[in-house]
Amino acid sequence: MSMPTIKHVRAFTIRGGGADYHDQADGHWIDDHIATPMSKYPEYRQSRRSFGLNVLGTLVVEIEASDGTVGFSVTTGGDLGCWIVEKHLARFIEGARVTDIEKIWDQMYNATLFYGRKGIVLNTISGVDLALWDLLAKVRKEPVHALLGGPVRDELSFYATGARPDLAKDMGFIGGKMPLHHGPAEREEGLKKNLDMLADMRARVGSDFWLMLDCWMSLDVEYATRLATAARNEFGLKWIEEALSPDDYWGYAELRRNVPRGLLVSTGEHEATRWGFRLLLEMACCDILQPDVGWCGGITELIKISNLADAHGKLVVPHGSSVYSYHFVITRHNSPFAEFLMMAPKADEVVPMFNPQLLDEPVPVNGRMKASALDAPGFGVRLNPDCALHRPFPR
Ligand SMILES: C[C@H](O)[C@H](O)[C@@H](O)[C@@H](O)C(=O)O
Ligand SMILES: [Mg+2]
Repeated sequence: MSMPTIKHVRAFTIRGGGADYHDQADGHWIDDHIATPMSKYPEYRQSRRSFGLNVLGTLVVEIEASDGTVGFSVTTGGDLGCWIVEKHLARFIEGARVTDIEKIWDQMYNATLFYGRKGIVLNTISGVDLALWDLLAKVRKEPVHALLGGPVRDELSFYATGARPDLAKDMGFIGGKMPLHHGPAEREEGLKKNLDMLADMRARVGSDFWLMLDCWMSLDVEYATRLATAARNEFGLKWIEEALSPDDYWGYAELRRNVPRGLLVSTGEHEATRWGFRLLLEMACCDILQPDVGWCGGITELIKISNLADAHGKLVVPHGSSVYSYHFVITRHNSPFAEFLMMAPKADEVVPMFNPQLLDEPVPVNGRMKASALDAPGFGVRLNPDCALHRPFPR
């Protein structure tokens, strides 16, 4: 069977939620006084949108093959991502075979090294890569997980990220990860509020349910050490997540040496490529790596990251990213569970993560998802035709 070639790649933006899931209306838990590296500025403390967390918007990459098959993906990237696809990366994609995934990745990465390496360029490369895997799987009429070696378990289990771990427990999730609300600039009073939140939630969920804190790059080593020690010793915290800047590998290594035995340190959602994760591994920065498959380099790079982590005996629990991570997690022994981001404004019901952009997006039921829910070709989702696509750089 001669493999189809790629005729067109097109890049679009969509505004409002979806893959840019921080782009929500007022009153959503995900934008309610969450600690960030900008919290030192009182004017940027209440809302992450106030300092621009939602500036990018969703990037939609659509790739059409010579046999008419179309693969697509959504990730965080907006107009910037569209520019990179249409003005730069398209030359490596159009005309290639649908099986040329490794070669296309290598050309995209090396051709953008002079201005890429991480951030928006790797988000964009990830978006192209996810669309290529969607396309190839659709051409072969298989789910992506079948191209990755197939499921190693019958179902996925999930922890929930959101403001209400107590409700997540009732919904059958294996744990609840809460956002941290107060950073070092709010001093002892803020630290007490952080711990009071944990105390209240521990009282609600009992002693066995996993509780985690997501610090979203907001802390320093001294504050993170104090928070982690009290949270672990008094409230049985399971892991402290992304406490420091992604660039502070030295700080993570020190934090991991400082925290009580038994408390896990996690990070990685804003890290990219096998080289970034090699640094986290070889500098002993964390126990759990959390690459976002829409930001770290796509499936092609996540395979390399995961294999490296496996050799180091470390877990890879990808950050959010809906079906794009589920198809990977179910095929990997060192990815024993997945994250589900509670995108309902009060974190009180299960709604699709990339709502409203994807149709047929599977969601956990009682905190679980059967492998069979992922058996449609590709990543098994469709773009919602009600979401207006805008192509800022048409060719
Ligand atoms: C809840 C966190 O503040 C972020 O909004 C979340 O996207 C990410 O850090 C996560 O781990 O889900
Ligand atoms: Mg996180």
